[in-house]
Amino acid sequence: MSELRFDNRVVVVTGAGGGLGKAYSLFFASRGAKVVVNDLGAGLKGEGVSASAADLVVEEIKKAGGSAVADYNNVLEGHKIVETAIKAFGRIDVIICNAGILRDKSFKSMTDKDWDDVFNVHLHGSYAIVKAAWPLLRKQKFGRIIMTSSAAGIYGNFGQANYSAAKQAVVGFSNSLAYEGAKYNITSNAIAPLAASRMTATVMPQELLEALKPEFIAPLVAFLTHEETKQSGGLYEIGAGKITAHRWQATEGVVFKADESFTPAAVKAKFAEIDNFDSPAVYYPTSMKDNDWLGKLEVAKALTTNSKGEELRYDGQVAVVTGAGNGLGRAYAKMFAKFGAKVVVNDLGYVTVDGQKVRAADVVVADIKKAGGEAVANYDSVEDGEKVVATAIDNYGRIDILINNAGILRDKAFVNATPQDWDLVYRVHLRGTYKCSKAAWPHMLKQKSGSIINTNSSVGIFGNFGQTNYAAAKAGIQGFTNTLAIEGAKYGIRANAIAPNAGTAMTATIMPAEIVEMLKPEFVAPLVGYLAHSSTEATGKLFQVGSCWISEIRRQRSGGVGFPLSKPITPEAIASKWQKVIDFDDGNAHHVANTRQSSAELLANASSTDEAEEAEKEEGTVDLAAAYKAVGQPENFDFTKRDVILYALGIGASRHDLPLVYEHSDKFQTFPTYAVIPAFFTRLDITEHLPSFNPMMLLHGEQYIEIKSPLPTEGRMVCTSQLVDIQDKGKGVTCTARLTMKDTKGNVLAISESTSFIRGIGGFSKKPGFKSVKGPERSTAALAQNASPKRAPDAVFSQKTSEDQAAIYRLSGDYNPLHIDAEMSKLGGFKTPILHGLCTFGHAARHVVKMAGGNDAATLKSVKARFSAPVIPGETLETSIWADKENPKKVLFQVRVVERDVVAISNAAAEFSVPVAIAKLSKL
Ligand SMILES: CCCCCCC[C@@H](O)CC(=O)SCCNC(=O)CCNC(=O)[C@H](O)C(C)(C)COP(=O)(O)OP(=O)(O)OC[C@H]1O[C@@H](n2cnc3c(N)ncnc32)[C@H](O)[C@@H]1OP(=O)(O)O
Repeated sequence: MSELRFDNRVVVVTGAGGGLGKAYSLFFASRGAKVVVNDLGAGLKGEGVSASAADLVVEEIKKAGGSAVADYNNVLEGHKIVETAIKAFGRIDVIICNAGILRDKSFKSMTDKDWDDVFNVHLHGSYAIVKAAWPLLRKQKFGRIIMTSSAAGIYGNFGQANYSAAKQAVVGFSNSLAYEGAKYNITSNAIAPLAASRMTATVMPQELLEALKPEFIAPLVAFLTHEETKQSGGLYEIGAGKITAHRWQATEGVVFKADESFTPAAVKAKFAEIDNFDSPAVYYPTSMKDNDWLGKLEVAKALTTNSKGEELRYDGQVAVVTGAGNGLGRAYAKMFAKFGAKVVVNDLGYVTVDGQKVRAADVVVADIKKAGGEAVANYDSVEDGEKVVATAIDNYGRIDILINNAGILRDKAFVNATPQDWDLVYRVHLRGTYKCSKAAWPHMLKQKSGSIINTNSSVGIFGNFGQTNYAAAKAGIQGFTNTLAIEGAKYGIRANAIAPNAGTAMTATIMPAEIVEMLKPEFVAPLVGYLAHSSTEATGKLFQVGSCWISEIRRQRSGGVGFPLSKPITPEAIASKWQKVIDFDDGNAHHVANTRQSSAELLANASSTDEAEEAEKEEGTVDLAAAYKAVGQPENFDFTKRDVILYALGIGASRHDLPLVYEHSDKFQTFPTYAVIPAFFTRLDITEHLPSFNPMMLLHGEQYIEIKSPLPTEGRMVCTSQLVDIQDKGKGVTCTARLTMKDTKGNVLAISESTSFIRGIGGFSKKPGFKSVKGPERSTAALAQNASPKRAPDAVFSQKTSEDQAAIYRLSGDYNPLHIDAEMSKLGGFKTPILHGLCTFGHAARHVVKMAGGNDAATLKSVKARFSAPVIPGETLETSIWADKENPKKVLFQVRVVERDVVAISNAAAEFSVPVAIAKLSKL
């Protein structure tokens, strides 16, 4: 394929002073584009203005022979950025809305300013620039737009209610721009990148950042914005070289009879069906038209009644319904009152009754009271959420249910829509939902219960022509809901969203009366009632509801394509695999539950190879001679008393073991197995010498340490590392690295040999061209078999580990996510995170010293162990020892997991500098 070029194209990248924006700018320039590098020069929190960031990027582009100009405008003044492009280059073709800031805070502590700042940059800034450029793009009949979403928006994320909402809002905006632009060869797509940037650096562990270079994202952006690419209205998640696509997945749902028996209880009775994504009838709607609303009505008509179930009541509960003067809101308010709730009927509008202009809310309150219910009116704008909620608190002392329903429409083709149309729709729908939820939140937190139901729309899900404002606001409400569900979980607060389709004044004029009757708001209300009820568990969900039909809808992600990170990813490579990226039928598409799962799956690609590389490996690229020859440069490992104490706590020492955990103890010492730690701070890269593998498939197989001189309690060790053994075990590979630790004068303090057992990459020795080479001499004690004798042990010692053992141990230096992150451990084939092998090793060594070394660790000379089964934090480790018949200074030992009766350490031995004296101990 010929190179995808951008010659004569003018590309505007916002927030391009660093991270992703910079990577995009450099990439576009390298492909011939003229680039407007926009950056305010602001810090991560939006403070400070310095021109240098954009200038530096422009300089770099120019040095490389490219063409670029800097722009320092705030994205809210998008028209000025467009002006810069026109002034410098005479046109604008591609807009990458990338600028972003974070204001992470728990929802409880979030301020309106945190909310507004984030929206101003992410959503309103994106709007401002696209709005200014739109007439030009239409006129030239060409345009390519990229919106930057985020996994936080797709799944919700703790502490990011503002950010998740904004990041979904831009997807709704993009989806609608795709509709609007179709006729003019303007495409719009959204990407959710997982990349290391100033923003992510604050929330991501360092070791993962390497796989997340912004350079891995730029080629997708280039592909999507190339003139040959027609793809539009998509959402793509990308990170660590993996590119995946999103689509919607909906359940077949349940159709209800449109009569009095359609109640919240009837919904409850059928909820398992509504929620059933395992049914073959699950389908994949791509636009509003894919739902056969009239067909559902036909089914509904044929039904006789609904299964009733036990009535769901709301006695003693207080429900606030916004926009409840008419339509859906009124139906909800009446339903809640009918089933016992006290209702705050919010509406700022008026209706005419008997020729009199009266408050719509008053009419509904009067109706409720007439029917024997309890209600009070509130006339405030939802933007004054505090006042709306105060009405509930002042009158009834609490708020249990909040239905954010108020809304308005300002539909217009994007080219004709005014900034006021944009602003008003955003403020009523999204900011109003935020304000009311924010006001209700502290009360719900205090009560430790609450249900919030927000109103999305098919337009928010799929986008629509003439509704960019509405689509953005509605999609934003979804991102917001997702985060509320996450933040509320601990406090019994649930948050769900619905996309209702109900009869309106408009449909009444064009549909037969019978159908209008069935599209009544009263037939949306039962779902709201069910979701609001305190017995309901559902949270974080989204439903399509209308025509007496309820279906759940969620996103599904394609298996996607993983590009190897060992060489640059190109837009051409992406183009050649695009059909695979958007292939949802290859058996790999699946629902992703949360940001952790999302990033874990993307990161699993960090070690992927492509077919060409695999082919190279076929020729037997494991070069043992080269591997054994590579000796690392000496590296300094500095440690403090605090490190030594933290390690001791990690291997199960307690406050009673003062010599190990108290720096002022007379006998304060470093436990000798600490010699395993420096290896985690050296740079020996075993992956260089092995076929590619998933890091979660690497397990610690064996460990040997030899202490030449007691380790100091602080100071510096000079470490040299070397690979000493690589073996092909068929189903896996063992790889042993030796670390020699010296003091600064050159005296050897200790030697450590760690064997990794890497599952799934065996077989290299059978490949043609493979040369068997013997590794450097290994420590003989390490190679001894040390099988436990058949006889009963001479002493046994057991200790229950803490469920937090791995969480503590890792702080000594092995930050492998396998031991703490459930999603990552699943990638390694484990149900839950497992304990570090060396944590078990340290426990065992302590037990052995107690039982055989007179509790004097200074006499321990060497320890060798094989990890034969994983241990789960919280399990009991039982260490058994046997005196060795041939060597009075040696004991054999093993470690058994008591709860599961499996041997976790086998073939193990410890040697002391003095003859062992076996003590009978049973607990620590
Ligand atoms: C300083 C850097 C250090 C390295 C980084 C470490 C990072 C850490 O964060 C990672 C961890 O701590 S992981 C946790 C600790 N380890 C474990 O839980 C592994 C437990 N062991 C097992 O599951 C199996 O033994 C298992 C899966 C390992 C093997 O089981 P099987 O597949 O059933 O193998 P089997 O059929 O019994 O044997 C095949 C060949 O392999 C040899 N072998 C078996 N277990 C071994 C082990 N633990 N270590 C080394 N070699 C081992 C066998 O001898 C056999 O070889 P051969 O075919 O030549 O006879």
